[in-house]
Amino acid sequence: MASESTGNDTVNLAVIGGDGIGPEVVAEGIKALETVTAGTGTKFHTTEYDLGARRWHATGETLPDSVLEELRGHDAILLGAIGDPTVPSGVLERGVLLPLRFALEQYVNLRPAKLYPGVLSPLAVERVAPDGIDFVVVREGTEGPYVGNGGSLRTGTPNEIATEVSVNTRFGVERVVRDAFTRAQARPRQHLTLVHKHNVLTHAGHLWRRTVEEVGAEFPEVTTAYQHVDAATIFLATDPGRFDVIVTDNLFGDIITDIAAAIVGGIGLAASANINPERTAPSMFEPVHGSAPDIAGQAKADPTATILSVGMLLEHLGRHDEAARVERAVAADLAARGSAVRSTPEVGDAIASLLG
Ligand SMILES: NC(=O)C1=CN([C@@H]2O[C@H](COP(=O)(O)OP(=O)(O)OC[C@H]3O[C@@H](n4cnc5c(N)ncnc54)[C@H](O)[C@@H]3O)[C@@H](O)[C@H]2O)C=CC1
Ligand SMILES: CC(C)CC(=O)C(=O)O
Ligand SMILES: [Mg+2]
Repeated sequence: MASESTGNDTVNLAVIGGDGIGPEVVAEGIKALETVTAGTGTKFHTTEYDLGARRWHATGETLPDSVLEELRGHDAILLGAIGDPTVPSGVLERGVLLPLRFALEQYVNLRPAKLYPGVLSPLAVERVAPDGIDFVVVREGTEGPYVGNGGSLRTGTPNEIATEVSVNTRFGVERVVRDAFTRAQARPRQHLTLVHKHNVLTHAGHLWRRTVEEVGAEFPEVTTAYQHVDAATIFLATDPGRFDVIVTDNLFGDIITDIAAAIVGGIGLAASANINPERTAPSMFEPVHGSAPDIAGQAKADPTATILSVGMLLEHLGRHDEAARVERAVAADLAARGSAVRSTPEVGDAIASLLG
């Protein structure tokens, strides 16, 4: 399953547009995919899955087992976003998005943060990162406080108690830490920062710290650093050049990757991959952003993050040349953007024309 696909073959891609701007940006991602792979002899066979608010309203279903099993049969998944204000908060996020990441063992949530030439950062970049901003967050994707371990006692009373327990297993922490070290070793700067809060979250934090120390012994070339997550937010805004690879848990990774997106030009540019490194199930590629209900249906969403996520998908499938072409086309479009306001399809068309 999910093996590398090159040559005259078929890649089976599951497409989940999802909610809000999800289908709008995914359409542009598919446009880029079809353009960059045209004439290569590989057919990208796409199957759309209706998951999200529409399905829930119509059937009460979130992620039926039968759909999950069908998704397992694909080489990769392209996702827009899940979550809608007409559905109680958490129903779709906990019922569709997280079960996909968990069930498909997508424990490496990879989120690059790269400032492309011509993109305006809110930071004075030449001062805070003279060599530019180029780091990657390896966010644990299957554990932490997102597993749903908790509950509410005396709900709705003045004595209500709610718990949300963060689950961190040695197995889960070690596998993502090893992945992060492997990525750091392959990068020129060979530097890894653990971000946590081990001064307060001592049980989980010490497990993460010990694991980084122990796994780090296998990677003597990689230098390591540690930041508490609150201080990490300072340095993301004042000295992002210090970061190369960041490894962190599911919640901290969620938060700091929105900051990371902001400093490299905005959430509309931030790509991500939910990777199952052992390829026992398909990996899933999606923008970092959500369904953006405030701009949904207005063709205002920037599809660049989704197109860059398609680049990550191609890279994962071993299609390095096409992945590099996608990134180059995005970089060329970003460099030429200026201040003109373009619609979602206009941005998608412009990037596709640079790929053709
Ligand atoms: N992976 C996923 O499916 C995610 C789902 N969500 C869900 O999405 C819904 C909305 O969440 P929010 O907290 O509002 O986060 P959001 O990321 O959807 O939006 C935050 C802000 O960024 C803007 N934005 C997002 N994507 C953009 C794009 N491509 N181009 C231009 N502007 C963009 C939005 O208009 C909004 O002002 C919620 O239901 C949330 O649970 C949130 C994050 C990730
Ligand atoms: C709904 C959340 C679990 C998704 C999110 O914000 C993210 O993965 O970045
Ligand atoms: Mg998020």
